[in-house]
Amino acid sequence: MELPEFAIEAQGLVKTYAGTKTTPAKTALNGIDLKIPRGSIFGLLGPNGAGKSTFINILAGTVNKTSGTVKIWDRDIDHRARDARAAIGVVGQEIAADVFFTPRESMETQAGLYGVKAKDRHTLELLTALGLGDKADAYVRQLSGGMKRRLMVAKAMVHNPPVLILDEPTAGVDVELRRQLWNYVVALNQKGVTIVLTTHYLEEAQELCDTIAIINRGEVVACEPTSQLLRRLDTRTVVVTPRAPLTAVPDLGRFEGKLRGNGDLAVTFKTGEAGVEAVLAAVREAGVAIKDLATEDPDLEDVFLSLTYAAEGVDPTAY
Ligand SMILES: Nc1ncnc2c1ncn2[C@@H]1O[C@H](COP(=O)(O)OP(=O)(O)OP(=O)(O)O)[C@@H](O)[C@H]1O
Repeated sequence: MELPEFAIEAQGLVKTYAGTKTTPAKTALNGIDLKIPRGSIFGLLGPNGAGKSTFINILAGTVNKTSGTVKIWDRDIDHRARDARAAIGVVGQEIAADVFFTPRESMETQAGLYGVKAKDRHTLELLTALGLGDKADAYVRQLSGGMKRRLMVAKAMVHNPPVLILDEPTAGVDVELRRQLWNYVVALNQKGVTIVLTTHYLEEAQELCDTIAIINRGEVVACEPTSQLLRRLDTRTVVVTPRAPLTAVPDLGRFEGKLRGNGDLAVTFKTGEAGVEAVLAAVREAGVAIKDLATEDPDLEDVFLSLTYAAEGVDPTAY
């Protein structure tokens, strides 16, 4: 069987939530085009309210799109809804656990819902992979929040889908458990499962995801390999603390300086075009006596801010 090039393809995807008597209609997705390569760990980033959950809920089938097309594993969600849904496992944002079941029962029920035959079920294997093997027969209400979340991941995998979608999976999960969860996700990916996740932990996205899309106000503002996204900001910033407070930004010739709130002078330059030495020379030449200095490298947070604010026409350094 030929495998699709893209695990998920969305084209011109629009979602407008209907208004009520007191609230106006809200366009949460405003024409999203996204191609998620098969085999990737794909990060969906964006500020609160950007539309990430709406996108995921459309894939999961819990929200109806307004227009546009979506294919999951090459199956159109309008024309082959059942097949499309069979290709994904979705772990939602809310902890949804049935407190009257044990994890084993909960998994078996889920497998039943997906029509997985008894001989094809791997309940204990999945629970063990998520560190819940010894809790298989405990009541779900006795599990910690982190355990419940891992149970949700195990449940999402009962039908062995080729695509696993995680909406803010580590919100409220402590560092140790987060690591465990990611180890499992990476291991799944190495077995060929495409992973799509939304996260607010930008560092985590940077570390885990090979491709990142940034959504802001229902639009994709960037979608590229993580390394390329980081290269977009091939900049460094030299932060100079002057001996005497500056009242205005000095003329630094080809460099542009900005005054920070604490009186430091920050000079950002392209690493391909200049070096720290050249910046310092310009600062000295401008008559600024240097008391202290530091350098800052950009991280995804900077890329994220500059792209999302650029889309709004706001200078990110103004914040
Ligand atoms: N059922 C709904 N009815 C009306 N508006 C909604 C509904 N669900 C979401 N919205 C609005 O749509 C926009 C996008 O919401 P969405 O939850 O998709 O964003 P998000 O990027 O997932 O945010 P978060 O990171 O906070 O989860 C927001 O303005 C939100 O208020």
